[in-house]
Amino acid sequence: MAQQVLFDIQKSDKCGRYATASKNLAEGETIFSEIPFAFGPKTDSPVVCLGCCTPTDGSILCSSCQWPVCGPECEQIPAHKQQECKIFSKEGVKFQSVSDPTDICPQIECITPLRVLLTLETNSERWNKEVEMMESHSEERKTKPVWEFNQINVVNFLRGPCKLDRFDEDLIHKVCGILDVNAFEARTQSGYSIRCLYPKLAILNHNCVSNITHSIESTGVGDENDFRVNVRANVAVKKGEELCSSYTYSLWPTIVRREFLKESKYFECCCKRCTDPTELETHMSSLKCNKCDNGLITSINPLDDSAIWKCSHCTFTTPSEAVRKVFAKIQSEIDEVEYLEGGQAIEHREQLCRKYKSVLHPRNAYNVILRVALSQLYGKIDGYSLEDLPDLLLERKMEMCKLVLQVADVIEPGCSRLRGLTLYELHVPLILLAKNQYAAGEIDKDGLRKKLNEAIEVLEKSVKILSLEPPGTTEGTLGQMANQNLTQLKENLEIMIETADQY
Ligand SMILES: C[S@@+](CC[C@H](N)C(=O)[O-])C[C@H]1O[C@@H](n2cnc3c(N)ncnc32)[C@H](O)[C@@H]1O
Repeated sequence: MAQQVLFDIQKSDKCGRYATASKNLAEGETIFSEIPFAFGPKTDSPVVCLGCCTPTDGSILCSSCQWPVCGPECEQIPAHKQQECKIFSKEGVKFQSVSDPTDICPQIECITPLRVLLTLETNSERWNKEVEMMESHSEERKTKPVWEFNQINVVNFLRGPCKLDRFDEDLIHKVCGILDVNAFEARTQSGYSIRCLYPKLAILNHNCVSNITHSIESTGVGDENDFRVNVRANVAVKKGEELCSSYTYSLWPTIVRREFLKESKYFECCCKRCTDPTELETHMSSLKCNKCDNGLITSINPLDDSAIWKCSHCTFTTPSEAVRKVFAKIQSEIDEVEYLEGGQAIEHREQLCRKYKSVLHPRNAYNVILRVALSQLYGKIDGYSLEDLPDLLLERKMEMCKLVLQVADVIEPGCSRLRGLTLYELHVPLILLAKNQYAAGEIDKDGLRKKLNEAIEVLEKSVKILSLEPPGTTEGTLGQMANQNLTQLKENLEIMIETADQY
């Protein structure tokens, strides 16, 4: 059955094509779903299997084309077998072994553009209707190092050794641009990151507070539904309102988001969140002033990257460059703790929270990033399992979830994954603290019932959001588990209260 189209395509001189809702959309309503025009390794990729895109050391090669794969099964994956494998085999273009396979491998750079070009030929109707007009920013890119990089690694390689001179240079550069400007990141079943080109999803312009969520599901077998994307409304959207996605990490502060958008998507974001020095009262960019009491340092004009930052209470000012350096330093310290395991994953993040307590507003972006991670780690790590957590740490987990939700309600409102996951994390300490408070005689059975009902309400909200996620994804699986927890909690509520004295 043909899909109902729930958006209209509009055009503006400033932003090109954009999408508006063609009817009132309810929170959580599916807007459309589509399969990628092409998918494959991201730019700057290390050596990966050309079947499943998992990083490999390049020692196992496809028996037909002699390019890296994981083994015979991956050779057969259509994205590889029916595309670059045919070209490389026909022209005898072999993969050159590399000394460090974890390093960026320029030979992989041509794969995804080549898949787009080959799909252009096998599905010219879709190319003409949906892809050909996509934004590539070729003119701006001509002046950047990326142009020369692509000239060598993609254009010359495809037109030379691969003998694909039926694709002219401009077209190949345009395809590279279309991918860089429009492709979305997806995860393979083994968790590796790839890029997918979704022509409908890419019509949506960017806003730092998006009103849609997209979920991508991998079947893992390379069939025609692999990496299908589902796009739904996060919040209720009125007919005629613009539908916007977010091209950046929504938890970054304004100066970092705008720089990323300018560098990689070639536009200056002027959305409401970027325009407001307080980031819609979240204070995700705000710093504490150490020269006075209670002063907050914010940019005097966030749309001007070089504008000074000024204290709200005293005369202190600092250049934007200094703030950028502080943010970059904190980000690099967060990156360092990213891969820690066990108790260290919690302890090092807590150290960072303490280190920057006097510098960052409590809801500054980096505090929120640390708290999102901590709210999910407490209760799941040896030494910090739920049974091990004293009330003090249960309360900390609860407070962190509440802080993240306060921010998420503004920057990722409605049924966003961030809200769904954080509400799930919140219900756990709510239940455990209620039980402990009853055991300590701080609340009676009515108080216990009230608190457990609050936890049920929180879990219900989480289930409502996470059940919108495709079943094969991590969030979808969590949604199913949350739903089972909810059913059990509701069924056992009265027994839990009756037997509370035995805890
Ligand atoms: C994924 S495309 C979006 C669709 C695009 N407008 C088109 O006509 O194909 C991304 C490009 O759209 C433009 N764009 C998207 N969001 C924008 C925004 N908030 N302000 C200005 N330009 C924007 C930029 O040129 C950006 O590189």
